[in-house]
Amino acid sequence: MTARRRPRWSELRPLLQPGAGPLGLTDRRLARASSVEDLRALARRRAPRAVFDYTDGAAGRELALRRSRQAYARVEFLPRVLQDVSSVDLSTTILGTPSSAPLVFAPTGFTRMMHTEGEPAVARVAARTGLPYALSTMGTTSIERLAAEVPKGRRWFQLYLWRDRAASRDLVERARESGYEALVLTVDTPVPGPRLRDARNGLTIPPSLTARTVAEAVRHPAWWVDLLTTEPLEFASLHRFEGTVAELVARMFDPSATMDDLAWLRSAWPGPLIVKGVQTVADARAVVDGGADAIVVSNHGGRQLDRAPTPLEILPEVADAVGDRAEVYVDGGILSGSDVVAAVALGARAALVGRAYLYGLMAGGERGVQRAADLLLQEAATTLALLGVARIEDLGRNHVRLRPG
Ligand SMILES: Cc1cc2nc3c(=O)[nH]c(=O)nc-3n(C[C@H](O)[C@H](O)[C@H](O)COP(=O)(O)O)c2cc1C
Ligand SMILES: CC(C)CC(=O)C(=O)O
Repeated sequence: MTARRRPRWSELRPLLQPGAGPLGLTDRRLARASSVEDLRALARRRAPRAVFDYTDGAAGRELALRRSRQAYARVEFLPRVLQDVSSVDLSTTILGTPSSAPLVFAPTGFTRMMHTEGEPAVARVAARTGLPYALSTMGTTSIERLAAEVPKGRRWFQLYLWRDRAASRDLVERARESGYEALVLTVDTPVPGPRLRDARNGLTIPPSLTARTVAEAVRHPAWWVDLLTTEPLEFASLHRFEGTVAELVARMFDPSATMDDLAWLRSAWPGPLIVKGVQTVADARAVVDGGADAIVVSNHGGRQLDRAPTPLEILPEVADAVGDRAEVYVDGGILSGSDVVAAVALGARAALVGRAYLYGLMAGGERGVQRAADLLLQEAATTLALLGVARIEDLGRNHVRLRPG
């Protein structure tokens, strides 16, 4: 007689979360979400406040985030009619490799805190949908585990430069050995951005048990059941850390990094190198001179320097300055497929999204991320058809104009 195996906590998860089954509440709610904003509302209900605010929030007075979003509202499309849009093609190339759409899943830290399915869930959706996914240095799934769990699809690795350069070199080496296609060096985080919501909420990594978090547990049981029934958070790169996000950045990140470090990385990484967080034309020129194959015009979703330049507004200038030597991507404030179309029309080869898929993840794990991706792609296709453009590759600045700010 074989001994009866005791169920593991993780196997009990579906029973403890009745909404998560195939016919469950979560699926019906996700199906009813008709925009990323609807997913955001679901995410807000499911996640504890500190986790939702970490994701949703930005630096200082959040002016940079608000402006990044408002810039998309200033874009007016100029549709052409009678253009045969019976079939619309969103496909393009990113770094010379085919992509189903000009869209990339941006690197985000602590993704398993939003939902324990975390990075592998996002990477699976990206692979299934034919889009690249960037694992963050601050990810909560290791470089090797992600590659093993999601071997298909395009995996990029995002690097923060540690004070400990040997540790950074080790990360680059591990990404290379695990078959990551591209390296994304983020350059807008020399010191922690002032995240006021995190400070007010007393957010720590991992979330600690305090009177406040226990009270939150009662109000958001699904999230806590999830957290308690999976393995502890693991880091893509850190061994162990406990403290606030600001403490972590201050302790680990290297504020003394210079263009010499870019030169070092260029020589250490044989594949495509993307520099993320470029915010001026001068820096775009400098990093492309330094060997970047692509740049992301980004203010980190408004999470670092408040009052930073608005990515969509500087995008055309940057694309004009370096677009013939490097691919130019943009991110910050993109919440719809129509935003993606606006970004491409204004000169981006691709747009990155962060919060858009994280809202889906918080709302319903992998299925929520899939819903976010589906919404973005459907909206982009509809926008293109209504613009009278059958192929996204034919989209240009002649299809948009900017309303006065
Ligand atoms: C919760 C969260 C965590 C993030 N973590 C990282 C990170 O670890 N590395 C990085 O380069 N960017 C990080 N970012 C910035 C994103 O890569 C991206 O630039 C930003 O989310 C784009 O703005 P959007 O969220 O409005 O789409 C993070 C963003 C969010 C919302
Ligand atoms: C540790 C962080 C700075 C992660 C990040 O990039 C973010 O929260 O925006």
